[in-house]
Amino acid sequence: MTEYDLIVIGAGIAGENVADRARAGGLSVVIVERELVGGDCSYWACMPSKALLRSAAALRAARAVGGAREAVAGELDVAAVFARRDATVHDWNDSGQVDWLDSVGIDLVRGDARVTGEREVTVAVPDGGPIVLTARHAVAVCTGSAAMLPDIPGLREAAPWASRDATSATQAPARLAIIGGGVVAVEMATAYAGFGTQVTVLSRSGLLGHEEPFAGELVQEGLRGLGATVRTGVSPASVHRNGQEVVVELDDGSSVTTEELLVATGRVPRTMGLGLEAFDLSAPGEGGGHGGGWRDGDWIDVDDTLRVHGVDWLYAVGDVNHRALLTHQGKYQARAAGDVIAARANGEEVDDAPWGRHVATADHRSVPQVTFCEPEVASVGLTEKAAREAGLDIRVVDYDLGNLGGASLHADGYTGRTRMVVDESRQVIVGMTFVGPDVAELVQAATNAVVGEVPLDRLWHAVPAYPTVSEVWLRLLEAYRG
Ligand SMILES: Cc1cc2nc3c(=O)[nH]c(=O)nc-3n(C[C@H](O)[C@H](O)[C@H](O)COP(=O)(O)OP(=O)(O)OC[C@H]3O[C@@H](n4cnc5c(N)ncnc54)[C@H](O)[C@@H]3O)c2cc1C
Ligand SMILES: NC(=O)c1ccc[n+]([C@@H]2O[C@H](COP(=O)([O-])OP(=O)(O)OC[C@H]3O[C@@H](n4cnc5c(N)ncnc54)[C@H](O)[C@@H]3O)[C@@H](O)[C@H]2O)c1
Repeated sequence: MTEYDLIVIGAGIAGENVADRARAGGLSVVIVERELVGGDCSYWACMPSKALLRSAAALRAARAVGGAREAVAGELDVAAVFARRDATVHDWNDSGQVDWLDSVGIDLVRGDARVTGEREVTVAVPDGGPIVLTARHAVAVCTGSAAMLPDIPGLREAAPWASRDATSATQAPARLAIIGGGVVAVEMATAYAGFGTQVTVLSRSGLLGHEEPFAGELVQEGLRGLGATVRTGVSPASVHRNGQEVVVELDDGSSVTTEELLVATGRVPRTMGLGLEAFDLSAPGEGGGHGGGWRDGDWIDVDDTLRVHGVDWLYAVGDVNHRALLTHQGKYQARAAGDVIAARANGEEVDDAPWGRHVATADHRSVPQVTFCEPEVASVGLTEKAAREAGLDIRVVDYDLGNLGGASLHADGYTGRTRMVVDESRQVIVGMTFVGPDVAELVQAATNAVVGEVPLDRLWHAVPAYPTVSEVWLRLLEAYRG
């Protein structure tokens, strides 16, 4: 069979979910994947990175509670952590996910896909001639993103680690330097410092620049507490390998010598070579969405139904559209895209008003994110800076989590901070940030408040149970009311 209603390129979380929703809407679907079904999140990103982080975090949590602390006598078993990571990624074997595709009736073609015409995709398969697939309705590009290697003299030749190397390593190096101060940098610094590796973070600015400033400051303290060195305000000028060592020369004249060097400086889209330059993918009315026309290797702009501007049969979902490079947002987009592709194919009504079933409205202002570093950072919506830049009339309320009875029970000497950003004109929360031990699970309540635009007067009646860390909601509202 080579003709389907929908062709999906890329079987990461975005591709799998687009395929699943379109199939549930009655469409025939084929998915093309050149590596592992499940994509980055399952094998090289979210899952292995969190498996590498979790054991040391659990140990730190136990050591932070008197009574439990005394019972924890041993050190982290690093080999066991790597073994648990291997189990988490199923030893990089995707047969479970392939079985799932089979069970729901989605066909899989393994190979490298290229868009060769309108609704036509040609797949170079590893063991045979190319397969030409045609789509009756749509093609969804879900090819994700890859690590970006900055143009630093000598960097490529020094064979640095990218995030995949850090999450798939089989042992911890004695020394690890990390270029970057973003999410991957702080998570991998936390993981490897937990293994006893001598970690040096080299960041050109403060850590976690997209979060409230206090988040980066607390994480810097947290990493130092784990024995890592954090150097901010420095940029690598050049890199060279000296046998088993890598030397990073910095722009302030100093240098760092390390065993492995991790580059964690952001992502590039996997669109190079996909054949999309044959179509006009520029956003309308902007003289080209990317400043003068779409070029091979660019991110792909889409509308809120995840459809590419001006190409009515082409969708781009997940990292590749650069709206929010996160698994949960990619899956959210995929639910909207799969449903709208089916609705359009079936001639059904499209619900594309803001917050409708067929749009990814939340991508714009209510994206939650948890960074699993030491301490954890969990946030949703706008920071104070972003809200001011958006022209909102805001009021900011901060609260020290350590003052809460629930926090003092949770861990001895609990240190953490929260910020609530309120849109004064509507009396609703537009942003919330939590930093502290185990704050990850607090963010969903904030997401509900932001997306639901729950008025603060009504939120007052959402009483947090005592003694939990969630009591911070009451404290913030009390501080707001004065
Ligand atoms: C180290 C790290 C940790 C992360 N941790 C988290 C986290 O904790 N939580 C979170 O929400 N997000 C996390 N992320 C981000 C998350 O991994 C991505 O947002 C998510 O994986 C993107 O999914 P996707 O389906 O868009 O792309 P991918 O998962 O990259 O899937 C794209 C697929 O397309 C395939 N493909 C590409 N081109 C072709 C082609 N031409 N033909 C055939 N197949 C092709 C690829 O092989 C790949 O399998 C992390 C990222 C990194 C790097
Ligand atoms: N827990 C999570 O949700 C999680 C975990 C890991 C990654 N991710 C996702 O993966 C994406 C990639 O993460 P990332 O950390 O690679 O990117 P990032 O955008 O978070 O951070 C990039 C960092 O590299 C620095 N940088 C960029 N170019 C540089 C250069 N030329 N020289 C020196 N420094 C430079 C930036 O200043 C920044 O500190 C993120 O967008 C994030 O959403 C999410």
